[in-house]
Amino acid sequence: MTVDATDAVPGPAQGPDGPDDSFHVFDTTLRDGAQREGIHLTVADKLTIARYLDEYGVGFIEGGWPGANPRDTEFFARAPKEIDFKNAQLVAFGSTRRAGVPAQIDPQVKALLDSEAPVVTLVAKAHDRHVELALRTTLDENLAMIADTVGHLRERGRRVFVDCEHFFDGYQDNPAYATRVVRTAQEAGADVVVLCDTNGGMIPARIQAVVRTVAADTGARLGIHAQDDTGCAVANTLAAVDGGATHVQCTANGYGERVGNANLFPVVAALELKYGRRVLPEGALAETTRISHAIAEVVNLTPATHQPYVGTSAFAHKGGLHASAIKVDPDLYQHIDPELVGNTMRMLVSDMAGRASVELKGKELGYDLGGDRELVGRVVERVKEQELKGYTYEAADASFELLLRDEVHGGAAGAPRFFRAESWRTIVEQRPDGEQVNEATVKLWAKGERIVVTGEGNGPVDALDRALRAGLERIHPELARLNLVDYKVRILEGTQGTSSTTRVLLSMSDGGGEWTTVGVGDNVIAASWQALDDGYTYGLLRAGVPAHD
Ligand SMILES: CC(=O)SCCNC(=O)CCNC(=O)[C@H](O)C(C)(C)COP(=O)(O)OP(=O)(O)OC[C@H]1O[C@@H](n2cnc3c(N)ncnc32)[C@H](O)[C@@H]1OP(=O)(O)O
Ligand SMILES: CC(=O)C(=O)O
Repeated sequence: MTVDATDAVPGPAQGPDGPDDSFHVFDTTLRDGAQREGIHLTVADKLTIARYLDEYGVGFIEGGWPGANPRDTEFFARAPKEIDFKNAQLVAFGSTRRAGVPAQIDPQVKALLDSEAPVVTLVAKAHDRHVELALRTTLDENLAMIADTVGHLRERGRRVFVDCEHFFDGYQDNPAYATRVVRTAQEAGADVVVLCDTNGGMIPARIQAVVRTVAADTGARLGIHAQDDTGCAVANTLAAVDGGATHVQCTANGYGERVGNANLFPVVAALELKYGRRVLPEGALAETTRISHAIAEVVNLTPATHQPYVGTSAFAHKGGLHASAIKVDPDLYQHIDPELVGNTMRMLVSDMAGRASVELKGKELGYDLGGDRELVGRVVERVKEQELKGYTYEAADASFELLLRDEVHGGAAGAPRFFRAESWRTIVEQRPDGEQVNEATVKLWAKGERIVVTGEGNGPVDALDRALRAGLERIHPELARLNLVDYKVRILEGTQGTSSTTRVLLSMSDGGGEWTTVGVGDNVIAASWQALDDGYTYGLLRAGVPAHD
């Protein structure tokens, strides 16, 4: 469903004649995004991210601050040679000249020109207090610094955007001076004057009102740069668009200084889907989830599961009532079709599930349970009973599928399996010389054969895994492809006295996909055994091995 914002004017689509300059999507992941604590990008990382952003179709990529560090300088030297930009222009970031130093001889202004970027963003002070306290110069000299630097860059053929730092705080304290800063930048030749909520303390209504007033007072083309300190950066960015801004500065996944910046993906998705404004090339919106996750991979941060539009939970439904309506029409509990942004709907099965959740989850897994109310009811009951004991199926689809499979095959005896454990045991020996030996023995039945194997490992669970795998691999060589990729343990609060329960979630991969299983027990080894048993069973099912008992 598309909801048009009251004041928004849909812009023309980006046509075959080239990029439409009437609205700018400006990305600053490589500059402001890199200011996030914990992100450290190499030049190669920056080049990779720039390729993704260009592929996605942003109009401008702010690559960093040439001259501030060797890495950013190298990025500007390499990017034009190594990337065949299809959609984006490269932007160099820097500040206005130093107080009292002519722009012609200011080394960091020279570095901006030396970067050969066709576009330059200059950060300028717009708050009188900052001019006096941080720059330690006069209000007039600050205006001269802006005019001289913009003029100098314009004379040398650069397109210039001016980021008015602390604009909204400055406007609150001294609107006349903040407005003079905008006029000065505009008159000196800046194409866009970007109003920055640098401390991120603003809220949408204030942003919209100020942008609207400044646009009317100056006639300047305005942009918005919103930090997320109130959690309103995306809303503030859209409010600025409502107020008349036609240039939005964002970062992939909202990375940025302190808590971050306006997140590129929800901003772009809102512009396209809610405002009806085409800001990306044809087909690019459907790549949103892939691009978001790919960039997260490069910066080495796990993609946030609950991120709007692109998170794996963005279209995951847990409540039974939600599922029952979704069964009729997914629109009833979704604001958009997830495919529009390259995401997918998922059903979660838990103790909050009802029949509809189980039916839809079954369908997602390839089981048609539609007609069998009794069977579906049995699955719902079993899930609820199991979750009371500590199991969790929303995170362990593979264990849920095995439970479902058992019920489909008639319950009590369960579905045919590939092996059954007669017994297992582990020994942890602490030797006098400090060495620890972890050993496990597993006794199994598979294909009518009794198998007894031992394994040694780094810990008791590793030893158990090795023994089970060694025993099964003789019969099922397909298991050689399986790897344990994640293992999580959680101690659940005891329900009786001091007793507590251990839950293990274990993820395996066969190179083509990953699955997660759950085990619950009085201790970590018992819980791990169950998760391993389900993990290998599911792996064999995926490999298409016929089950046998
Ligand atoms: C809001 C933002 O996010 S803006 C971007 C912020 N990003 C960064 O700072 C990352 C890159 N920065 C750096 O590598 C370094 O800070 C550099 C290379 C830019 C400068 O380093 P240094 O020369 O050692 O100066 P330092 O960082 O201590 O201070 C910044 C100087 O710039 C001045 N300055 C700040 N804003 C401006 C401006 N808009 N115009 C001109 N000068 C400015 C400050 O007054 C200060 O001057 P001073 O050296 O006379 O005290
Ligand atoms: C320019 C910038 O990053 C800011 O004002 O927050």
